[in-house]
Amino acid sequence: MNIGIIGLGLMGGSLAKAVKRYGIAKKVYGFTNSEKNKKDILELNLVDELVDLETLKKVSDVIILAIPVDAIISMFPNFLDIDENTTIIDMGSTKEYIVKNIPEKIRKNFIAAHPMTGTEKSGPKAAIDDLYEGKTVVLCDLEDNTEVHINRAYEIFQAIGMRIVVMNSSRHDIHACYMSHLPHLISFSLANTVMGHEDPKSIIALAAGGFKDMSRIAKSSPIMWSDIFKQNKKNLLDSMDLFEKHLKDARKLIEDENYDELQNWMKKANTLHEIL
Ligand SMILES: NC(=O)c1ccc[n+]([C@@H]2O[C@H](COP(=O)([O-])OP(=O)(O)OC[C@H]3O[C@@H](n4cnc5c(N)ncnc54)[C@H](O)[C@@H]3O)[C@@H](O)[C@H]2O)c1
Ligand SMILES: O=C(O)C(=O)C[C@]1(C(=O)O)C=C[C@H](O)C=C1
Repeated sequence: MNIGIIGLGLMGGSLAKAVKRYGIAKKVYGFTNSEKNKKDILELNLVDELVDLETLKKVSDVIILAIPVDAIISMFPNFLDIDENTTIIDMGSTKEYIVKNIPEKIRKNFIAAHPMTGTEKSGPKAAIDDLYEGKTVVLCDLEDNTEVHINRAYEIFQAIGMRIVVMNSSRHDIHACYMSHLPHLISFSLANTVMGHEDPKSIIALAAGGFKDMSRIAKSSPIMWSDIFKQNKKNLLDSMDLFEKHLKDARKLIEDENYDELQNWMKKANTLHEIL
């Protein structure tokens, strides 16, 4: 099969590498809207050919959307004349709003996917060989897809070493909120808090593992994450309420010098790593 990838940054570029490595695609085509990235994509040999969108639509059996979640929705009108055998797969980090906006005409072709893997880096140079190996991909609302498209998605994700989990898009967005979107928001907040208080020289001299671990994902793309926060606004605000409650609980225990209870509160948090 021929695979066409729209957006060749971290996710799209890494997928291009994976499908080449496992010999899944006869040819890998790419489309990017960024002149700046074209040179990198070609130098890194991520795709066999960079083409325009109309060509990519004609030559691809499977089209992958590896672009920010609002850009995925803006792309929909371009696919209304797609062949009924062409599969479209999006890799966006949100799912419910995307699924709700898929035009009826292409609903059965469109597989809503979210690979639960990534890094804080973006752009073609961030693409890595084994990003998907041994990781989970969530496929949502498959009851609205036809067999041929579901089978193609399974074939590709399994061939690149992924574990498939099937779920409804609304449940997906709640889980993704607590396990990915809220942590990113907290990391951005932490980075801004520390930079608002500490000068760069002290940060360079003193930042150790703890701060580096907690702030790694604060380096993530603002374009990608503002789209995600926008599309998952309701869940994110709910999760922020809960998080604020936990911060307030900790604050009260410290104010009251209730160190036994503070330790119990932390012991409970320790148990997370018995399941992770
Ligand atoms: N970064 C992660 O850890 C991660 C993990 C899972 C899913 N995702 C999702 O994958 C998608 C891509 O994220 P990424 O990390 O690869 O971002 P990225 O910024 O590394 O790459 C996106 C690329 O798409 C290109 N692009 C943007 N709009 C375009 C358009 N309209 N047409 C063609 N090209 C366009 C950009 O030039 C950019 O190079 C997002 O929807 C994101 O939510 C990201
Ligand atoms: O490991 C990272 O750096 C990531 O941010 C990857 C990560 C996450 O774990 O939150 C980011 C966005 C997702 O859609 C899926 C995975």
